[in-house]
Amino acid sequence: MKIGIAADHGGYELKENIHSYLVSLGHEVQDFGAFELNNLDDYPDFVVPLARAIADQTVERGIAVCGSGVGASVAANKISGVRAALINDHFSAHQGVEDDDLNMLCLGGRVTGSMAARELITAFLNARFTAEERHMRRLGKVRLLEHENLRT
Ligand SMILES: O=P(O)(O)OC[C@H]1O[C@@H](O)[C@H](O)[C@@H]1O
Repeated sequence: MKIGIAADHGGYELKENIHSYLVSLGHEVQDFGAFELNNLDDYPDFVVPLARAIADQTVERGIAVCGSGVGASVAANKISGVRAALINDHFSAHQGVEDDDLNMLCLGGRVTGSMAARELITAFLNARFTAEERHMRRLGKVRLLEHENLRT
């Protein structure tokens, strides 16, 4: 799978660890930065380019890390076609994909350790959207909101 990753300073160290893990699993990884630790950098500068790549389908899934994962998910969800969530538990890591077609996993570099992050990532990447009718219906309503936002 082609996977994009991004982080600010709060997630930089975990992103580097995740990068190695994804490569070891045989995935193709596109890193959207940060490429060095700079405590003054801003998560939208890295997370939004990753989100745009997901929306453009140049990467299949994304993993974004900031200090808590909150800022990353807030920024990513501004991009139409991106369904990002801060995930801290195994159930949500796969159920978010199966039911809600989650395409960006957000993690907190100051919250989640590297081994726990790897387990969450494995659950996220192994999961597939079920496309059951009720989920399609709900996502259709979400997509209408994206179109509404384009008009404003
Ligand atoms: O290092 P500082 O700037 O205090 O905090 C940055 C973090 O605070 C939140 O916006 C994000 O989680 C970001 O990673």
